[in-house]
Amino acid sequence: MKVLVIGAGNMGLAYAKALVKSELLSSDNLMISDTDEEKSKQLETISRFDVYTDLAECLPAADIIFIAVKPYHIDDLFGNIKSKITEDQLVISLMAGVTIQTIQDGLGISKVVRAMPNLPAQVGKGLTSFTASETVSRLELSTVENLLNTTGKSVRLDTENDIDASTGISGSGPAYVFYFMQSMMDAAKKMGFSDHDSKVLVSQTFEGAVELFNKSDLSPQSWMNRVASKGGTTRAALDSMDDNNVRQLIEDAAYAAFDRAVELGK
Ligand SMILES: NC(=O)C1=CN([C@@H]2O[C@H](COP(=O)(O)OP(=O)(O)OC[C@H]3O[C@@H](n4cnc5c(N)ncnc54)[C@H](OP(=O)(O)O)[C@@H]3O)[C@@H](O)[C@H]2O)C=CC1
Ligand SMILES: O=C(O)[C@@H]1CCC=N1
Repeated sequence: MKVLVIGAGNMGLAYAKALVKSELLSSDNLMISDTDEEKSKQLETISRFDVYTDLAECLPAADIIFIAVKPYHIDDLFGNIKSKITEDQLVISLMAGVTIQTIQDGLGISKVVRAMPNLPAQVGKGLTSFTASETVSRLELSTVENLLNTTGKSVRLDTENDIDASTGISGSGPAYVFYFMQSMMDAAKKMGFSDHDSKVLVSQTFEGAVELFNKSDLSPQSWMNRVASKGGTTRAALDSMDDNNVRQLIEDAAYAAFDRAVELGK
């Protein structure tokens, strides 16, 4: 099986590296393509896989094609590859919002998996949700699942609306966590901590909290209650968040991402 990754950016490279690292695919069977010549030259020197700037040279050899370009690049990309891609090739799109129908129409093919990864894929802790067109066979789906799992975990969802919803939770979600981290680090620095100490205080707090959560059946709400003593410091902080409607604002933000994913598909 030969795999081609189109787009050597954050997500394309994360996938390419994970596929090769997993040994599910030898580096001889992984091709990567990017329009940026400078980036491609750099990649050639540091990576073990074949790098192409001209898709005509690598596309015909691929059984599975990951598309990891930005949604606004698809007109150019589809225009370039529509005449070269064939019915037996399977496309896995990592693009937010872009629907299966758009990809089928744009490329004149039928076998499409629409996936929504997230950035922790770069460290093997990603979460990729996916759904497929009816033309993708069970065997192909199982191969796809194995490929996606090289970057972490995957979840198969029933509908494309579910993929848009998961974009609002797990796809964009790492940025919400970083938002929280940045705010806590800014507060720490304002309190007089050095950059280094602010980072340690915040990162170890996140890591510890996530590990506690993962190693138990308790809900985050129950863990909050374990940290907060009656009349204590944590209660003061949580009351401040509740008074400022932070819970609702976070929900609104997740819905804003969901809505934007739906909008991108139109
Ligand atoms: N980043 C994230 O956390 C997540 C991203 N995604 C999705 O992944 C996709 C990629 O995002 P991301 O990796 O962040 O984007 P990047 O901009 O980092 O990477 C995209 C790469 O594709 C290149 N490119 C553009 N057009 C072509 C083309 N026709 N052929 C080959 N390469 C091309 C770009 O080159 P150039 O820079 O020269 O334009 C760039 O290097 C997006 O659709 C996004 O929705 C999904 C979930 C999470
Ligand atoms: O912001 C975006 O559009 C992409 C999709 C999810 C994360 N990044």
